[in-house]
Amino acid sequence: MIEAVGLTKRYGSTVAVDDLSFTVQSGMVTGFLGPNGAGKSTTMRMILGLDNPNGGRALIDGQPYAALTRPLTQVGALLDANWVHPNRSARSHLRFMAASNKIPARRVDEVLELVGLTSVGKKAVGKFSLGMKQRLGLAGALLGDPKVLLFDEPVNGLDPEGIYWIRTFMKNLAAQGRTVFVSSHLLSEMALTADHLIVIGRGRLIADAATKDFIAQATRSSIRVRSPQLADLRAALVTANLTVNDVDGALEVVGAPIEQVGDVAGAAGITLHELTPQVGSLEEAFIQLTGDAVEYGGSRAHGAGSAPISTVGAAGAPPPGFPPPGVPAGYPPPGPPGFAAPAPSPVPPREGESR
Ligand SMILES: Nc1ncnc2c1ncn2[C@@H]1O[C@H](COP(=O)(O)OP(=O)(O)OP(=O)(O)O)[C@@H](O)[C@H]1O
Repeated sequence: MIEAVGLTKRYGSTVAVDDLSFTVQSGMVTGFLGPNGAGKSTTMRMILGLDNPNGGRALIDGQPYAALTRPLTQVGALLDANWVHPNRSARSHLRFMAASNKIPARRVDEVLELVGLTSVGKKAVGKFSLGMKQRLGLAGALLGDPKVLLFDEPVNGLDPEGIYWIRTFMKNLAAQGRTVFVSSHLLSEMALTADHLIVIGRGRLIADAATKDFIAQATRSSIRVRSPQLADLRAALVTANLTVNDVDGALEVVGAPIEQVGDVAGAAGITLHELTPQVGSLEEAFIQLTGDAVEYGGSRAHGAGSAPISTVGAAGAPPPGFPPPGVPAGYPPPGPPGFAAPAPSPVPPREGESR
């Protein structure tokens, strides 16, 4: 389980995370959503002890990250697939990580097998595709067989096969009873993957709900019905006091259960060619609920909702050099969370950050 309690992080005058509280439960995939700059990465970094909060706390199974003695055995994370030296082989990268947490070297081969990288274990990571690097990042996250897993944009830039593979992988991890917390901008993908959603905007909690409830509450559901006797059907539905709209040669019935629509048609002896529930998409729900929390907005071309997209100004653009464009000098730092690296912090402080 992951708990954030009143978590707050300021960068100068920018409040990146603002009194944020939520709980991420085990046994399900929890999606972490928010517009650009909402504070998702900062929150994940605080959970993983890579950033210090200005207020509140983040706990992993009841403990702050800093208190974990062998962190990789309790929490695995994939924040940036490029956190690996390109000249190292996948196996030597994982062996280093394993040794830093007193994890037996044989586990390296197990996780390489799990993510399908056994055949390229000796290959330099610099020659890996993005999809392979993501798999290697997952292997690193799983090294210590942790109960809690955090993934920041794990499917970014992947092809459909890679996305499908990671989705299945995350669902399996959750089905094993683990806590899986994953951020993504791919909303259609999140709708398929996440059982539950934590949605934030401008560092604040917007929603903490089951995915289906989040969509149902923020979008309009209706019934689409088609018939060769459309005029008669419309008349019967209106007589039954239902709200009916004409849409592309079909009727849209709003605010009625599907059974009622079918019953009305049946009672009037009307043949139906289609009777389909229409539910909103996660994308519609997301835009509806986060519209005012968008950091840098354009004009609202999508037509959902009526509130204009507000801006909060240039709130400290991400500093140059992060994530590191190339590979940092020296190895292991920077490295994935969990390294017992000799550096004071696994990741250099970001510009404007107070520690
Ligand atoms: N080191 C930093 N220095 C100054 N401002 C920062 C720093 N890190 C983050 N910020 C600011 O904090 C806010 C939250 O950023 P964060 O990267 O956590 O958001 P995010 O939700 O992960 O965004 P995205 O979806 O674009 O990755 C933004 O306004 C960002 O510009």
